[in-house]
Amino acid sequence: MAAIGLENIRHAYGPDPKRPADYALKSVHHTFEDGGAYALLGPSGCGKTTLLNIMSGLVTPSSGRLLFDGRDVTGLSTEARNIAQVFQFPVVYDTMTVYDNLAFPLRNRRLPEAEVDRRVRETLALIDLEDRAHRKAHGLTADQKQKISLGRGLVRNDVAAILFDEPLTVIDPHMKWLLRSQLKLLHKRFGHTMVYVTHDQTEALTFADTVVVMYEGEIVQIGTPDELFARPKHTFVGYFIGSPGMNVLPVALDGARARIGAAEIALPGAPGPVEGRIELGIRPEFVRVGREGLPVAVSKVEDVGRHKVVRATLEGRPIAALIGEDEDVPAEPRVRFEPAGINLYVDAWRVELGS
Ligand SMILES: Nc1ncnc2c1ncn2[C@@H]1O[C@H](COP(=O)(O)OP(=O)(O)OP(=O)(O)O)[C@@H](O)[C@H]1O
Repeated sequence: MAAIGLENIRHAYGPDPKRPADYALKSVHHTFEDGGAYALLGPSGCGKTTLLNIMSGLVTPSSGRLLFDGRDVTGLSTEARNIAQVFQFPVVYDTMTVYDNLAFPLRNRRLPEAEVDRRVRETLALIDLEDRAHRKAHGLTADQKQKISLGRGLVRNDVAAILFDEPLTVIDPHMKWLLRSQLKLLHKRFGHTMVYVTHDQTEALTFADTVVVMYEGEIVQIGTPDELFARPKHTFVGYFIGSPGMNVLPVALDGARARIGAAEIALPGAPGPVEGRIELGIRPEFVRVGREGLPVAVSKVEDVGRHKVVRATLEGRPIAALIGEDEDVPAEPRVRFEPAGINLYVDAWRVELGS
């Protein structure tokens, strides 16, 4: 296992990059600690796979260095880095049995056959393919094949890190949940450094202790699921995490007050001097709907099970709020913002509010 250091990594696929938009990765500087379980979360095209492939050695960065436990591995091949990588789609040897597919990376490293057998059996149990061990991989379903790929990533215990690139895409939803829980258990048991790429917040938040959120080729926030929820550092993190995402409203500031049209909202404190595009962020969980506060026009109430989502407009801007399953929206609805849930953003980045 190793800590993986990314030192000012930039990457452009095209020749002669000039503008920031020419880079798939703009500037990434971060260390994945030894033994950590990380998710790399972000929308399609934000650079997650590029970053993963730079760590495994499939892509050489345009600039910057990659360090494993402080040692520069930027110029080393994938094999020399000793990384296991599981891709979105199965990579298996069709003509080999399931057992031999799993044994292959171990026999390659000349492990004694008894050790190979022990590890392969353990892995077969983990991926629930014991009854198919001696079947050829050819003829298995896509999700069974993907389980073999996962197994091949997990069968070795000497790897520097295990990297997963949306590995559960082809797995059916129930099995997805099971495999994710097993990965988490496995991480607890063996403490591998694991990095798991996904665009699905549920997957990221249930798998990882630390979530690295990416947006347009940059890391915008690193934190625990709770931190990302409570204090999104960037408005993108606010929208992307949570269901529905954070409300982001353009406001004008007057000391510790924010104005949106004719409505005035008391902030928990005043920011320092600010210049730029100012927005107030508040999660639907912190917007109270009742008879007091700012008048809103409600357009829809969606019953989503544990609570209802109220869709409304405040001064012409869309806003979402949550109410209890048994609550109703009053005839002349108004909203109040819980001060603890108010965040202020300047040019999309969060600023602290003084008290
Ligand atoms: N081989 C390539 N050649 C040229 N451009 C590429 C190549 N691979 C990726 N890109 C571009 O680099 C950017 C980042 O892509 P990347 O695949 O890393 O993102 P991602 O977050 O993993 O997205 P997805 O979930 O869709 O795979 C995108 O604009 C993509 O079009």
